[in-house]
Amino acid sequence: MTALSGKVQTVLGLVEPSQLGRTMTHEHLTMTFECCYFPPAPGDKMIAEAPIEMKNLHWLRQNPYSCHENLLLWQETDAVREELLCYRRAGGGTIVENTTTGIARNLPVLRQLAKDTDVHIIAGAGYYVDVTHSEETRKSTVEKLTDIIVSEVLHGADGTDIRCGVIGEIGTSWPITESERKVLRATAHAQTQLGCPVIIHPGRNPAAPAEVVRILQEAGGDISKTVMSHLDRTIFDHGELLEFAKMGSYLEYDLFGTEMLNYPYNMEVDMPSDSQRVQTLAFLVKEGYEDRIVIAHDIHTKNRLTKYGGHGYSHILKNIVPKMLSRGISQNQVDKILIENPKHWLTFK
Ligand SMILES: CC(=O)NCCS(=O)(=O)O
Repeated sequence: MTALSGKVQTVLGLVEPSQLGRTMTHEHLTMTFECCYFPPAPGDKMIAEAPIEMKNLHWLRQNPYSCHENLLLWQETDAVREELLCYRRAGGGTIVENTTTGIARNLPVLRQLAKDTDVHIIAGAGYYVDVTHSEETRKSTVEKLTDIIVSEVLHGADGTDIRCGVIGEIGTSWPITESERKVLRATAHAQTQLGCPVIIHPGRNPAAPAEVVRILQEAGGDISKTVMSHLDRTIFDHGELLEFAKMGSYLEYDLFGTEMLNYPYNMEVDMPSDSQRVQTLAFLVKEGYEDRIVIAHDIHTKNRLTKYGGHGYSHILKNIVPKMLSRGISQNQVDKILIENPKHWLTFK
């Protein structure tokens, strides 16, 4: 038990879990994704370097990581504020903002957005993937990393008094690097001390989620309070998905709104459509996992914002929920996915 027990920690302080309402469990409001820039095909260099405008939007949707400007979500705080107000009007209550060290977390901006919009915002502690780790992080012991993560939750992060309410997204690559293994162990140790929620970004391989869970388990982590993100681009075979589901984490489908033919980070992957994502949710519900599913859009590039012709933070509430209902997922089950499951996950033990 800690002073946080039974509460949820937002960037404006502690709140009662019942106050959260509909929750997107994996979004970004300000960040940079420059670490994952993917050079354009030689013939696409001109369009990739041109200013973002209407006639480029289809190309951008297909190649979001090949345009440097598109990776700078931190430049769009005014547009994000407008979109959060729309999210609130659409019935949204809370956003988990998963930006961690390495991709330009900005806690003062998150606090201001929460004040301006009345949306509860929960910030993430810890570290993104290995390519963003500093030399200092690489050299740190598990104990030192644990202390830093615990302090980000208990006292505030990045030299501010703004406290994180979740650990993650903790970034892992495939294969998982030594530095990432240390961060995972530190995450588990910090979770043991704090009784807090954890969220993981797995590497792009079907074996990655289970390998991460094993590392966390060995270090004493609480898998029942851990979200495995990005399953929509990671595990495709339904048998493998059920095997993974048995390990007990929350199962997150968080790329709603992303439709692209060629996924540059793993060309083996056929990125699902939103309809296919809903089919997978319906499958998991039928298999009895309605208490373990959470969903989001994981907006992390400019083209996903409505300002750039994207779907914005309200797409799930406006378009995906009706589709879920029309595909046999009941209103009670939708409410579990959007309200009850996030609430249980985010409440400190
Ligand atoms: C910010 C982030 O990590 N988004 C996930 C992008 S990925 O292509 O699904 O790995």
